[in-house]
Amino acid sequence: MKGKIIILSAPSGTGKSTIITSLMQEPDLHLGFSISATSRKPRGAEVNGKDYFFLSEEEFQKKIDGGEFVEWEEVYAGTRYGTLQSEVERVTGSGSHLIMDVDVKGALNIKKRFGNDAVAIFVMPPDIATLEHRLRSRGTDSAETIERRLAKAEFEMGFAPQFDTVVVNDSLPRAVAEVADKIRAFATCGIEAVCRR
Ligand SMILES: Nc1ncnc2c1ncn2[C@@H]1O[C@H](COP(=O)(O)OP(=O)(O)OP(=O)(O)O)[C@@H](O)[C@H]1O
Ligand SMILES: Nc1nc2c(ncn2[C@@H]2O[C@H](COP(=O)(O)O)[C@@H](O)[C@H]2O)c(=O)[nH]1
Repeated sequence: MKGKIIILSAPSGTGKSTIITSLMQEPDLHLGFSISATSRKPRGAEVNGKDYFFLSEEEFQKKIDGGEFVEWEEVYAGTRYGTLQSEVERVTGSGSHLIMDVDVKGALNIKKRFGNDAVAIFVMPPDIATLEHRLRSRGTDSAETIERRLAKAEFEMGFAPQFDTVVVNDSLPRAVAEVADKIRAFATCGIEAVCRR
């Protein structure tokens, strides 16, 4: 494997996707996004094959049975998400670093599997009220979905100490700069350089 693995995890609505979109504009980071598979329906302007591979439950199960996932989780009841081996190979094989947006359990499983070739970054919301405001302002989810995601946030935040490092997404430009610095340190000097920061 040539490229390394950058894992971003956070409660829903914290800003992972927004941060990743900004990071992808920085060519010196040499990032390629791992497009996950999911059994949920597209949301807002999401595009199949760009944001996710949107699969039916049957198609998702077929990929599990065929051993095509590096990891997968039922993140919310009835909705599964997974990282495809083909995505890991596509990006890391090209020499780019693979950046992925996965839930806390998926993040720790990837970390266990790839060890010091992977850095696990937990993105922390400033507080729950801000998180709720972000989820509601995004305008892509039903009230019920937002409640379900908020209800899980504190549980997910409890995993933060198990990550290599934590970044608070209060100001977006500051958080993007901080994550970018950590990726540069990891890519150049390895995991020790990130854990000490
Ligand atoms: N620092 C910030 N300040 C204010 N708004 C922000 C900030 N970061 C992200 N947002 C906004 O918060 C909303 C949620 O962000 P985003 O969709 O990136 O979250 P996410 O963590 O990827 O969520 P999910 O896990 O549900 O995909 C978006 O509307 C985004 O524009
Ligand atoms: N374990 C995995 N979790 C994943 C993957 N792709 C996304 N996710 C996580 O799911 C939730 C919800 O995402 P949303 O797009 O429906 O808001 C979020 O925590 C993502 O990080 C994956 O491949 N594996």
